[in-house]
Amino acid sequence: MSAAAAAPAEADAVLTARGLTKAFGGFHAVDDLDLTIRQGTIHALIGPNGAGKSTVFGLLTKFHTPTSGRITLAGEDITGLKPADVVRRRMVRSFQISAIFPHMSVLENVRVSLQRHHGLDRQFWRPLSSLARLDGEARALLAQVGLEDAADDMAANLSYGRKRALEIATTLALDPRVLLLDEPMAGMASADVQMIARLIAKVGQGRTVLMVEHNLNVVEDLCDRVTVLARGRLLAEGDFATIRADRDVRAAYIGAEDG
Ligand SMILES: Nc1ncnc2c1ncn2[C@@H]1O[C@H](COP(=O)(O)OP(=O)(O)OP(=O)(O)O)[C@@H](O)[C@H]1O
Repeated sequence: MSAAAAAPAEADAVLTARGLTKAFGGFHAVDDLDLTIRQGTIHALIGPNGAGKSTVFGLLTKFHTPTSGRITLAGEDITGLKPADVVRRRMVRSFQISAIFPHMSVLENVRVSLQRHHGLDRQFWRPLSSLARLDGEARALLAQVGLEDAADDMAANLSYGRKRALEIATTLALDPRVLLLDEPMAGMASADVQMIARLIAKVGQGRTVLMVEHNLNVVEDLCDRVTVLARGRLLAEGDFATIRADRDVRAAYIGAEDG
């Protein structure tokens, strides 16, 4: 557990939400939520099914328009921005394996992401030297996620865990300072869970990570701070030990299991 697990301070907040609310019709999926994500932490957003976690991600990345409330990124109010504006400000959400082009090579997948990051996807004509430079960058990213040996393989042929690693590499290609991971362990066998957890710890260095995660062992091992949502509202916040001991959190999870 790092020193960053201590009480939140606005001074080193990189991402904040204040009074964040999203109503679908009369139903409040997210209800008056305050959230402070501190620079350099790995922060988990947990809660029972339907708690509003995905909706919070959609709001932070501007895929949903808030009904009310404000969001800041590195001190800038981003509430009115569009999703692409948020990516340009280097807050990037990983879209899981569905974001991979299965019939491209592993290297080409990362290169496409790099082209987007460098604005080269909008240029019809490109000097060969720029493509060669991208290949170098792409190979370096593949090395970071342990896929350097698979550069020329078709993405479709990777194992499930390695597809997730590739997807993380395509996200890193956008040079995120804040990385949002939506259930990175979903569908993983336990060996792959270990591999991806190590990878998140590694790529989290020097970045801020906010992750929705159902696997509480992973949250305990990986995350400096945990926010618990229930029925769209903040239920508890703190380090994992604090959260685990919280009676309201236990009741929410047990209630959800019973329900
Ligand atoms: N577009 C929508 N229209 C209506 N209701 C929605 C919409 N999106 C989400 N909801 C509702 O908002 C609530 C919160 O959903 P959300 O997907 O954010 O929860 P979650 O915590 O991510 O759940 P899970 O862990 O099951 O993925 C749910 O009751 C869901 O049915």
